[in-house]
Amino acid sequence: MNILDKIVADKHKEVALKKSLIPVKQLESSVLFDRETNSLAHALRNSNTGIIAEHKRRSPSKAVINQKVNVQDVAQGYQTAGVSGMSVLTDGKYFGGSLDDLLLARSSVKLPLLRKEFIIDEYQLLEAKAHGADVILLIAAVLDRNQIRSLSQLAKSLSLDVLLEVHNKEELEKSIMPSLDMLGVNNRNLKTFDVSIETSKSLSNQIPDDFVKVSESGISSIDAIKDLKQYGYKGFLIGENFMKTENPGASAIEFIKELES
Ligand SMILES: O=C(O)c1ccccc1NCC(=O)[C@H](O)[C@H](O)COP(=O)(O)O
Repeated sequence: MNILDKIVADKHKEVALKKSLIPVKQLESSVLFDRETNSLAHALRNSNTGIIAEHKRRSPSKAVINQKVNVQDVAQGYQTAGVSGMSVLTDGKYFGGSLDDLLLARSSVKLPLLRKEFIIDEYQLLEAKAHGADVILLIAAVLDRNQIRSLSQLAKSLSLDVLLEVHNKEELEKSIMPSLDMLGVNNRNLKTFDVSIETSKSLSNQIPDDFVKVSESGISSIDAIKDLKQYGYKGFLIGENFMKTENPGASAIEFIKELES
């Protein structure tokens, strides 16, 4: 059993419990449910830097990253830095996040917000919409093609962008379909937790041009981004590199300034 299998086994229990406590009607009556969303894919296509900065308190690979910062300060700092979007981890058990983090980020910035979650059920898409998300993540390693199709089609009907994440060629081949907006290659090996941008580079020419290419995890240098851009990547998901500092927003400002210079 790898870490994703464990997370997903827990997620099934968590979603069943939430469904029994918070009915769909309650999510649909949220004031944010009918909000006009802000496309991350569009923002990335029109950006020179393409940074998606993440709020991440802890992780299975690193334990504690930053428990001190306030999500609203982080969101405002990232917006000031000029990121294209923000990713908010909402898993509690493994990442220390919550839907409240998403709501607080939404209340602070206009940026496209990605609900970074292990999505296995349509209910989680309704939660995402009700808490102010613009984008959802689908992870090919934990979903079959039919699930990817039905979840991504529901997301599109809710005006949510879809970022589909893969780790290898097999996951990519089973997932390609028109209801996806962005294809993300995760550079983290979930068995060893090693990160290598070579994963993104090696899969790049197999991603059709219709999708915005996003490289995820283990990105900490300007050189890595310049390198990945040569392979057609337009989006760069960065968590730990900003969150491990005292002031993630200020770190993002410095990083983007250097990237633009
Ligand atoms: O980060 C982990 O340890 C992890 C472990 C198991 C499943 C997912 C995991 N991370 C989620 C992410 O995709 C990253 O938070 C995101 O790509 C940012 O990565 P990084 O810049 O390396 O913090």
